[in-house]
Amino acid sequence: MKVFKFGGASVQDVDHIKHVAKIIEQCKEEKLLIVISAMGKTTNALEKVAEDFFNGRQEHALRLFSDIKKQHLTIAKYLLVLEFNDCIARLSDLFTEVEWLLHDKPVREYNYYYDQIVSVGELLSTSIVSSYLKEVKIDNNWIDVRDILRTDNHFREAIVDWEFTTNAAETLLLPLFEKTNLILTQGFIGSTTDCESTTLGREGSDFSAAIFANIFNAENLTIWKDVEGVLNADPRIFPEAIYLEHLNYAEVIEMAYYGAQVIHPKTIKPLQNKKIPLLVKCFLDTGLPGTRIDGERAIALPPVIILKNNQALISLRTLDFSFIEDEPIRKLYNIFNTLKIKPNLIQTGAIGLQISVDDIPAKIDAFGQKASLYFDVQIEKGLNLLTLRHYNEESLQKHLASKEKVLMQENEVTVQAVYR
Ligand SMILES: Nc1ncnc2c1ncn2[C@@H]1O[C@H](COP(=O)(O)OP(=O)(O)O)[C@@H](O)[C@H]1O
Ligand SMILES: N[C@@H](CC(=O)OP(=O)(O)O)C(=O)O
Repeated sequence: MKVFKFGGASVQDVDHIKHVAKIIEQCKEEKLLIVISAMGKTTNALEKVAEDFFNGRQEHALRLFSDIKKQHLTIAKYLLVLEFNDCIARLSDLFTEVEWLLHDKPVREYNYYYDQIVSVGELLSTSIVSSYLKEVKIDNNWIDVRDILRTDNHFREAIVDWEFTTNAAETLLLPLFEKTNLILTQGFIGSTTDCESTTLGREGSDFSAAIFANIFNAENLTIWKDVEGVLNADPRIFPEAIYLEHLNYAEVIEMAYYGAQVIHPKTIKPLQNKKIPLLVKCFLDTGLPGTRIDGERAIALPPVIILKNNQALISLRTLDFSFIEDEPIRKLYNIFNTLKIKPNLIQTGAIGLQISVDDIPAKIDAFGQKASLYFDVQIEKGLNLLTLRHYNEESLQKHLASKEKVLMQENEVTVQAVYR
């Protein structure tokens, strides 16, 4: 069995969905589990609906949601004839669920509402793709992943309950493969024991696909992208980026951890644990070999460049001049854990330390308040964090020499610099 994952970019409009169907058609003799994300930028649009709803702008939230409805209905109209009515019935049920919620007043925390609203994106996209596959006579079974993928109730960053999910996948999904070769389901979303929708963190569909690949010991997982494969940098920022034919799991997990947006950081572990190869293939040209990621040693790599903008540099100094040892570090990590802040770079000194983190204003404000009980806190915003792996003199010169650096760290393989 194989697992395919199509991201939002691959199902963004009518033509792209037709193209997805062509790719699936070529593989329809094999058992395939297909994981799909919300169309194009739907998740961003749904985030705005959630924000408006929670902040009391109900009318505006409903208007924005109505635009999302229209986009999906238009795509369904262009794609479907015979399957149109069934599909519209399913979409309408999903729309109604969200609209009911939007007519209420928020009484729970923001992250709960975020997940109830944002999760509909994947349910809508998979409903349309499933109907279109049926329309072109590709038999498939649409599954609501919330019946299978169980999580805790950490809304927006839910943690997967592997035991429940494995059991549900084996008992509910596997038997379906006796009737059809294709099962189609949603990435990114899951549900709690109380049947509340959850999400796994932005861009989490890659992780969903890896979870199923792990559970079913898949032959491989293919993530279809709008690029040739994995490149040594984001081609939108570095147009001279080079295509990489092969990478090992360790390299990709490092790249993703440092912020390369090509694969979700949690994707690799479930694959590495079962030695399942990950193929990143070009959606637009299926003849291209793509990038293979596995446990084999990688050949020498060119410098890999990862740029993260919008960094806040937090400088802390103990109030009583005590050393940065057990107690202050423990306090600091407690605050990080409570606020779910992930430090991107830390440098310690005798009585102070500097930390570069993603600038999410609500989190930074809360951090400042909590940390100022123990530390003198200074925060500088609007910075960039550049990571260079497998660096050489030329890449250091090219990417960092002219930058106004405020913090820099270096080891044999990696250089990281925060600059203005
Ligand atoms: N190292 C990299 N290699 C390839 N693509 C990258 C890399 N870093 C960032 N990207 C960007 O990731 C984009 C694909 O990701 P995304 O738009 O999230 O796709 P999807 O919606 O399919 O998940 C590419 O178009 C490319 O610009
Ligand atoms: N739709 C979700 C999940 C996801 O993984 O999307 P994509 O595969 O398009 O990155 C998001 O945008 O975060």
